[in-house]
Order: sequence, then structure tokens, then C-alpha cells
Amino acid sequence: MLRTLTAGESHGSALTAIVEGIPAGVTLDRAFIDRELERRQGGYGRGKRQKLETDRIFIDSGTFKGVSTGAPITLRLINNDAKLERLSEPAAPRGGHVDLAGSISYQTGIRQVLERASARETAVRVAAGALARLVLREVGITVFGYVAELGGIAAPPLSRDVAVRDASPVYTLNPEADAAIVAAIDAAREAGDTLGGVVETIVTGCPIGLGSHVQPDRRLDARLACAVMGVQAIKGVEIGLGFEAARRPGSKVMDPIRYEPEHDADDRRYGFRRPSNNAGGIEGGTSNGEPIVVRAAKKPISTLASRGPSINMATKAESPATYERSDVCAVPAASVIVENVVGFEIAAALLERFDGSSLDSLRATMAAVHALNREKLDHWAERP
Ligand SMILES: Cc1cc2nc3c(=O)[nH]c(=O)nc-3n(C[C@H](O)[C@H](O)[C@H](O)COP(=O)(O)O)c2cc1C
Ligand SMILES: C=C(O[C@@H]1CC(C(=O)O)=C[C@@H](OP(=O)(O)O)[C@H]1O)C(=O)O
Repeated sequence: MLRTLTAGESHGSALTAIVEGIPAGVTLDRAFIDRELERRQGGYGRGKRQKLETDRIFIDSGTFKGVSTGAPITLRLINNDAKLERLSEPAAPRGGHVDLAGSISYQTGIRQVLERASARETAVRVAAGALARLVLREVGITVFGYVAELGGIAAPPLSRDVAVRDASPVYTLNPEADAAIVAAIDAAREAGDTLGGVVETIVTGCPIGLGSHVQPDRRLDARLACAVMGVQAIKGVEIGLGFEAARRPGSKVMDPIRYEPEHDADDRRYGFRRPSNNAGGIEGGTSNGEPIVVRAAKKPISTLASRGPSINMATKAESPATYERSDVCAVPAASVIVENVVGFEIAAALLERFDGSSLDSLRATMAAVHALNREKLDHWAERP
């Protein structure tokens, strides 16, 4: 079982994640994890904080000579801007943040809850996801994320071919759309406003059979939605066609099934091909071998330089919401975060389906189940 817990405050000394369930025998490629951390720090529209932080991973346990042992792996990131004890209490809670509800719920000041609620935490969650993706990489599963839309401006659709190359920059590849998006972010900043957007993640190479139809909490789509909604500021998740499916007749939603014998021997789908992928790679909570497509809506940043209306908590008088500094747009970062939390969840489902005590046994059990599936398909008529 692959699981993780994170700890740490935005301006505390460090962020930590303990990841349990990474198979023994995985080369812990720090450069890959650091690259994901660097991608998360990038993207147009970020505030001053990213200039202060240089996220590099420390691996404190679960490794011997750079290779995983099967024991829990501790991931740690240092906060350069560690000034928690020197920070003041915000006078007026910011709408769209945990400030009001959290400080009432936990009976603390606003500072205590906002420090943990901050999306700074996503840095170490990306590290955990990137670590899990090292396992996926070993068995030919790739995860790719990009910005589909920002501030209402559609980025040009990436072709599946580009998507699976897993080597693209943080967001759109079209200079015209980039220019329009950059201009929109600049205009929002000028106006003291902020922008949100839509990000998409595509997973390729998944074997048939991750997740299950038998219980709601084992459905792969439910698990992915939970993981993605767990990212700060994500307000909607779609799998495949998502909400668009509700607007179409069934004949325009259901993906036909074809059999192409020439592919039977050489792939994880046993020759079954779907000319469309409206289901986004998951049917009945189970991966069907097609690319898994997850989209997420990120709301615009709630902290406004123009300071939205709020209340001074001590006097209850009207007061503009507290403002120190903030991102104007973090959609490109959200794309990297969603990509990595999806990667983590896919790895978790994979390691439940197959034996994940070591990389060798993961490979061996994947191959054994594949061979068994093929044999059973060849003798379909004998099924009970
Ligand atoms: C990468 C990233 C960066 C963020 N940066 C900021 C920020 O600078 N200022 C801000 O007010 N909110 C920021 N947010 C959003 C808040 O963390 C989030 O809205 C807040 O914790 C409340 O949670 P909720 O929106 O999920 O309800 C960011 C979110 C992400 C994913
Ligand atoms: C630190 C990060 O994002 C932070 C997320 C965040 C929030 O409220 O979520 C608020 C800002 O914090 P600060 O006020 O310290 O600048 C962002 O910079 C990060 O992504 O690494």
C-alpha cells in the first residue's frame, strides 16, 4: 500500500512528507524530483516568494546507496523564507481562505491556520508524487500535465503525441496564446486582481484493471477526484468528457469497442481499441487501457492586492482584507501539482493491484497477470 502524510507550515523551517510503500529497488532519481519541484516554482504570474525559495529535495530515510529499501522514505524541503515566529496576526480574514472558518474551528489565531492551509505544502506533495512516478517510469507509465485554459483564454489543444512525450515546458506551446495569456496576467496584476484556469493531466501506459467497480472508494475515478480536489484552490474535477457528457446523447458519449488482432500480441490492451476516449480511460471505476484524462478547475487567487471587503476581528468594524504579498496567477504551478498528485494516486492503485514489495516483484506480477489475462482471453468460452 502506497500512502503519504505531509507536515510543515508555509513559513516554518521545513516541509516534510513520509512516503510508505515505494517498492525496494527503485533508483531514487533526485534530479527527476528536483525537476518537478523547479517546474512547480515556475510559470508566469507568481509572486515574490518563488524568488526566495530554491526547492531541492533531501531524502532522509528509506534509501541505501541511492536505491529504495522498501522502508518509509522521508522527503524534506527547506523553507528559505522561514520567519513563522516573526509574522504578525492578520487583522481581517481574507475571503476564499481558511482564515475565518479555520480560526473559529481550531480556536486559534488566523496565522496558525493559514500557515498550514497555504499551498506552499504542495511543494512536498509534488516531491511525493514525483517519487511515486519513479515507480511508474520503471513500468512504462507516463504522466503529463499542461495548462488547457487560463483566465478564460483557451490554450491550443495539445496533440496526444506531444502530450505523451512528457518533456514539455510548464504551459502552452503556442506563442500567440502565450502572449495573450501573459497580457491577461499583466492586466490582472495592474488591476489588483487575479486569474484562475483549467489544467489537464494525461496518463498513458496504464494496464487494464487499476481501481475497481466493487466499492465506491476503490473506484479509480473517485480516488483521482479526491486526490485532485485535495489540492488547494481546485474547485472542479472532470474525467474524460466530464461535464460535457451531460450535454450529449449517449451515442455521442459511449466509446465504441473494436478488436484489432494485429495489436493483440504486443500491448497492454490485448488488441482492444477505442476510436474515441470520452470515458477518459476509466469505465466502471476501472482503468481500461486508454489514456487516463483528468481535468481540474483552479479558482483565481483569493488574496487581492485591491483588498476585498472584510471585518476587523477585534472590533467587528468593516475593514479591507489583510494583504501582504501574493501570487497573481498560479495555474501553471497547479498543472504541475495536479500532474504529480495524479501520478501518486495511479502508483498507489498500481501497487495495490500488483505486488509492490520490490520493483522486480512488481514487474513479475504485472507480467504474470498479463500472461494470465491473455490465456483467459484465448479460452473465453470456458469462463463460468
Ligand atoms: C500553487 C498555488 C499557489 C497559491 N498561491 C496563493 C497565493 O499566493 N495567495 C493566495 O491567496 N492563495 C494562493 N493559493 C490558493 C490558496 O492556497 C487556497 O485558495 C486557500 O488555501 C484556500 O483553499 P481553497 O481555495 O481550496 O478553499 C495558491 C494555490 C496554489 C495551488
Ligand atoms: C510559497 C508558495 O506559495 C504560497 C502559497 C500561498 C497560499 O496562500 O496558498 C501564499 C503565498 O505565500 P507567501 O505569502 O509566503 O508568498 C504563496 O507564495 C509556494 O507555492 O511555494
